[in-house]
Amino acid sequence: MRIAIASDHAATDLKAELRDWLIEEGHEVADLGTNPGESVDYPDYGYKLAEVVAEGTAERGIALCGSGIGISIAVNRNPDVRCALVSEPLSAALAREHNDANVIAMGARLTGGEMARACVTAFLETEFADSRDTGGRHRRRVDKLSKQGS
Ligand SMILES: O=C(CO)[C@H](O)[C@H](O)[C@H](O)COP(=O)(O)O
Repeated sequence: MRIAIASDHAATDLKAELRDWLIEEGHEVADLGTNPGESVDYPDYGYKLAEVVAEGTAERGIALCGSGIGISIAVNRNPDVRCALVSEPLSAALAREHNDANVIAMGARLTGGEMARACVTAFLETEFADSRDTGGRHRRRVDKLSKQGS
């Protein structure tokens, strides 16, 4: 899968860990920064990641900052992207199954590497429930999100 990953300065170590692991797993990973060494502003990286996912260059995105909160807010400013802030795999799976999330956000100061990998695995492996017999309710709700944002 084509995956974009971005972080502020608080999450460069977790970003590198997830990036290297995803490449080992056979994914195509675009690392949008930041690199270690300087304090940066999470909106700059959240907006860049959202743009890459919205235009389809990446199918999924992973957004990281200290808590995951700031960058998730930034990503969700883009109406074509649905970003879920997660800290355990069930939420990551539900974000896909019910919300068709195309980005997850996590906080490197709160979530360890092993838990972050479990979240990413659930995020990548779970399908949107639109493809099953749900009477279309999840699709209807997700479509309403797009309308409100545009
Ligand atoms: O946006 C955040 C909090 O909502 C992130 O955790 C940031 O990474 C954090 O604010 C950065 O803080 P710092 O003191 O500048 O390292």
